[in-house]
Amino acid sequence: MSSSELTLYLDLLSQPCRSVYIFAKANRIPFNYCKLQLLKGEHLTQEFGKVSVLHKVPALKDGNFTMAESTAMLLYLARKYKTPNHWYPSDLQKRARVDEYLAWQHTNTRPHGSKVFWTKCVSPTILGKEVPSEKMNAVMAEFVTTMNNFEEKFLGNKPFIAGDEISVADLVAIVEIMQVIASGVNVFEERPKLGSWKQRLVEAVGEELFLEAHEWILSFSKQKFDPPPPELLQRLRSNPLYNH
Ligand SMILES: N[C@@H](CCC(=O)N[C@@H](CS)C(=O)NCC(=O)O)C(=O)O
Repeated sequence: MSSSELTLYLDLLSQPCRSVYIFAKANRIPFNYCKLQLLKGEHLTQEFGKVSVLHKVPALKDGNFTMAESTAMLLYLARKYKTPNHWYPSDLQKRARVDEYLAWQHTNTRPHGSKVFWTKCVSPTILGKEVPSEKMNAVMAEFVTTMNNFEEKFLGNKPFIAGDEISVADLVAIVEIMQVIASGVNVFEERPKLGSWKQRLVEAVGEELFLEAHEWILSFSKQKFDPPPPELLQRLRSNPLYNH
């Protein structure tokens, strides 16, 4: 660990953790990296509750200041470390494009991508509960609609969401899409525009960093997992996605 004041609590299994991790690393922001393993219930301890009463990752601690919510964290880090302007552009309308995507994704890419991961990975692998095919088809249909809207409305014919350069919106989008890739769905097949955007994004942050951040999630289907501890099991079962 470095002696930085900034600590990030992350599990790279988690999409929002990866966006914060990639952003911090790509911008050479020094931070203490506190790795928590969600699947071992390490986020449910009293100690972590002092950092995040929500018991969710990512969590950020900067001196005595703590915060949750990845999209707010990205903006906090961009402002605090005065990262290059393109990440959160000062231009009114470019910034509005970033804000627009960050607002939309909470009820679109985020839940619909997560549902694919839940139905194809979490439910069968961690909870031993296969998802009925009608439910799976409905989840996939929602995700396809989300990707159609993403391509048409947010990407259009631009290199990135805000225009010519990468912004935090692109990072927030790609980490959710990669979760679906990790679920065994080839999202980029038959979506060349989306595939080219991903390629530009990988080049912008650096391939090594992108792969490092996604290594764990992309190997999910090959992993063997211990049964979740009781407290975690209870929490997973109380997730609305469980009752399918
Ligand atoms: N909206 C939050 C979502 C945070 C979140 O849902 N984190 C998940 C991992 S992706 C988590 O910590 N889940 C553990 C739990 O709820 O038990 C953000 O963007 O930071």
